[in-house]
Amino acid sequence: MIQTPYYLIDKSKLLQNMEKIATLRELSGAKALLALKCFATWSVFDFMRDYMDGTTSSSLNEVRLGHERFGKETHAYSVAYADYEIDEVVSHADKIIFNSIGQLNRFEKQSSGIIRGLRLNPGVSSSSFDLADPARPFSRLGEWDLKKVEPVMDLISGFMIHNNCENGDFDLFDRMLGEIEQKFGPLLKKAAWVSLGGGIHFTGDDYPLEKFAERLKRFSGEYGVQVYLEPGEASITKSTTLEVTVLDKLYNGKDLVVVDSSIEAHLLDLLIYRESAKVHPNQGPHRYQVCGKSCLAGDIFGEFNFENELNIGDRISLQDTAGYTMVKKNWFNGVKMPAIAIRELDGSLRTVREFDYTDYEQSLS
Ligand SMILES: Cc1ncc(COP(=O)(O)O)c(C=O)c1O
Ligand SMILES: NCCCCNCC[C@H](N)C(=O)O
Repeated sequence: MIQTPYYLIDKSKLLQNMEKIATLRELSGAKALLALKCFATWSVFDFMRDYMDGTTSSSLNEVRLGHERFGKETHAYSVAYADYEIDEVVSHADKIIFNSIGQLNRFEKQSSGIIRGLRLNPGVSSSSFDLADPARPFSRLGEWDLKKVEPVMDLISGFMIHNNCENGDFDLFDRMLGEIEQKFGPLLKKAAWVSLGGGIHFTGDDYPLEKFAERLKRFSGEYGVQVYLEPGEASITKSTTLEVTVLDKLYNGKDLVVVDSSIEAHLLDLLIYRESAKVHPNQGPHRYQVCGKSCLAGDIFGEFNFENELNIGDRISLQDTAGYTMVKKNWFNGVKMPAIAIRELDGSLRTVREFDYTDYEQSLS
């Protein structure tokens, strides 16, 4: 048995997402780039590579990882590049997408050897969190004024528009794309490619994949553009668990268990968005609040129902822990960093990374 805590990536579950992505690419002609900000666990890149066209990034480190570990097409994007990093970014990328006209102009010379694009902000999004809403008031994410973009069209050949967020509603996607066409149609007509970003949950169970593919194909035909998507969450959803062990039991008006992990350190995204972790099937007569072992009073994964009483040494699988989790893990409280394991298609388990004291020590100085 692998020592907990560890993240467990199940390739057979990952495969379900990969097959949907491959189908979508085939039906729509769109290309799919893995958004590394969401998931950058490169041990499964060899597996994902056959189903996706490459990666997109949000920093120098990510573009380098995409280039070196994934290969294929490598898009560079960042909210802002620094002077000292631009040459290296360009050396790793096929395309560079600038967030602003200011950055495009600033790095015009350094980026002249690769394909260039600009992020557009349509002012509409599907985000229910203002923290993750690219269209929030006074947003810094992309250019919105057609009149300012027109004069730099000779420097770029395409656009990136990321305005979806956890959007599993095709009709909403369709409506917002219509608004984008209304607003930016004249610019889209001049583009060779358009990336519609991530945030579209098209690998979800009931998502109308064929309608989505038809809409992308129609968009591509109308404007004569190669469409890209940048799925992060959709690529890895439901593929991974965080495996933990019960270390202690307490009672304080509720039955509590403390596990050998921490939501703050190992599932930080949930804490940021004030969401509960998930267990499956979450049924049974025994209800526990599952707590982390850091000193943070609110280090709580959630309250769940179990078939049997929980005892010290029992294991719990926290569900759906790939996206925005492994990339955000941290050394808060010095809590043991979860190892990373993979369940292969034949069911065998392989540990691909373990972390020890040296990793903790070396993360600071
Ligand atoms: C530009 C861009 N592309 C893609 C993504 C990936 O989004 P998701 O993981 O929701 O698919 C994000 C999320 O931040 C993004 O900002
Ligand atoms: N589950 C809580 C909301 C998570 C939102 N994720 C945001 C990431 C996203 N790609 C973005 O910031 O646009």
